[in-house]
Amino acid sequence: MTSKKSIVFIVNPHSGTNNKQSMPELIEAALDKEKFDYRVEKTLYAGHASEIAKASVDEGVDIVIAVGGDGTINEVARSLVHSETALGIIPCGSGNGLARHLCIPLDAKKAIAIINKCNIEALDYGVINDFPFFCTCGMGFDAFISQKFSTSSKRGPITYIENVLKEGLRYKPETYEVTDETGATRYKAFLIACANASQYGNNAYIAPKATMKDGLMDVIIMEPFTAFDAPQISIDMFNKRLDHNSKIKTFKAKRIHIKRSHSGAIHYDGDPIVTGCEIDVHIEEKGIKVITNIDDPEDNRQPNIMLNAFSSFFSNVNNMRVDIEKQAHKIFVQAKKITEN
Ligand SMILES: Nc1ncnc2c1ncn2[C@@H]1O[C@H](COP(=O)(O)OP(=O)(O)OP(=O)(O)O)[C@@H](O)[C@H]1O
Repeated sequence: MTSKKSIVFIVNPHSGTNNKQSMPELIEAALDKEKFDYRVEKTLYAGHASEIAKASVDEGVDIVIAVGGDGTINEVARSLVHSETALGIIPCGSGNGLARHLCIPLDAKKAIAIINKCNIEALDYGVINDFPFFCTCGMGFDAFISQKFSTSSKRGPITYIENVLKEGLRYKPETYEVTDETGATRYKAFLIACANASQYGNNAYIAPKATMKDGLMDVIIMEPFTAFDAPQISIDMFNKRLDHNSKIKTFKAKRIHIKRSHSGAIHYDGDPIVTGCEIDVHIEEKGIKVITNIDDPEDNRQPNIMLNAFSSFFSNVNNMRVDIEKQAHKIFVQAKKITEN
C-alpha cells in the first residue's frame, strides 16, 4: 500500500464574510483519511500564512491547502513556488478569483472532494517587480481600487463599490510605455492588467482567454473611454470581437516592462503596494504545483459566458465612471455657485 500524503490546512479566519469556526470539523468529516494525514493551522496575523507554508515546505509536507481568498492563496502559494509541495484551495474569500478560474467549487465540502481526488498539475504564475501573483496584477484604476479596499475596515462587494464612488473622483488616466519583445508602445490608459488567470474574482473576467498552462500572460490595456463608447464595446464583446475594439488592446507576452511618469500603486492578486516608475512583469512557466479539478478543467470554460461576464463587469466600471463624472460636475457647479455668491 502507498503511504499517506501529508496535508497542512491554513485557515485565514479574516477572509471573506463567512464564519470559519466549523472548518476543522468539516475537514475531519469530508477528507479521505485513508489517503491523507493532516493538521489545521489558523493564521494569527497578515503574513502568517506565508510563514506556515514555508515551514511546511521545509518539513517536506506534500500539500498545503489555503482556506481563504486570493490574498491567502497568494501568501501560501508564494512559499510553495518551485518546490515539491502542492497548493490546494478551499475558497473562503470575497472574490475567489483563482478558485473560480480553476473551477474549484465554492462549497467547502465539494472543494474537499476535489482535494480527495488529488489531481496535481504544474501551472504558471507571474511576478511583478519581485512580487509573485497567481491570478492578476495591474496598475491604474484597479490598483487604485485595491489600495482603497485594503484600508477599509469591512470587507465585501458593497465596501468595494462605496470606496470607488467616494475616492474615485481623484483618479486620472496615466501614460505608460509598454515594452515587449516586439518593441515599445506608449498608451494613455485607464488600467493595465496582466492576467495569469482569467478573472479578478466574482466572475469579473478581465482576460477571458487567459490560461495558466501556456507560459504566457494576457496583457489588457484599457484606454480612457466615455459613456458613448460603451455600447460598441458591448457589441464587440458579444460578437467575440473585443480584440478589435479601439479602446481595448490585448496581447500575450512572457515578459513586459512598463515605464510610467511617476511612482504609484500596483497590485498583485488585489494586494496594493506603492512602487516606482519602472515595472517588470514576467511569467514563471509551470512554477507551482496545484490540485486542480479533473472533472471540470480550466480549458472547459465557455467563451460566451465569459464574454457576457466581462461585458457586465465592463459596463459596471463604466457606470461607476459616469457616476463619478456626474458627481464631479455637481461639485464643480456647487463650488462655482459658492464662489459667485
Ligand atoms: N489573523 C489575521 N488577522 C488579520 N489579517 C489576516 C489574518 N490572517 C490573514 N490575514 C490577511 O487577510 C487578508 C485578506 O484575506 P483574503 O484575501 O484571503 O480574503 P478576501 O480579501 O476576503 O478574499 P479575496 O481576496 O478572494 O477577495 C490577507 O491579505 C491576509 O494577509
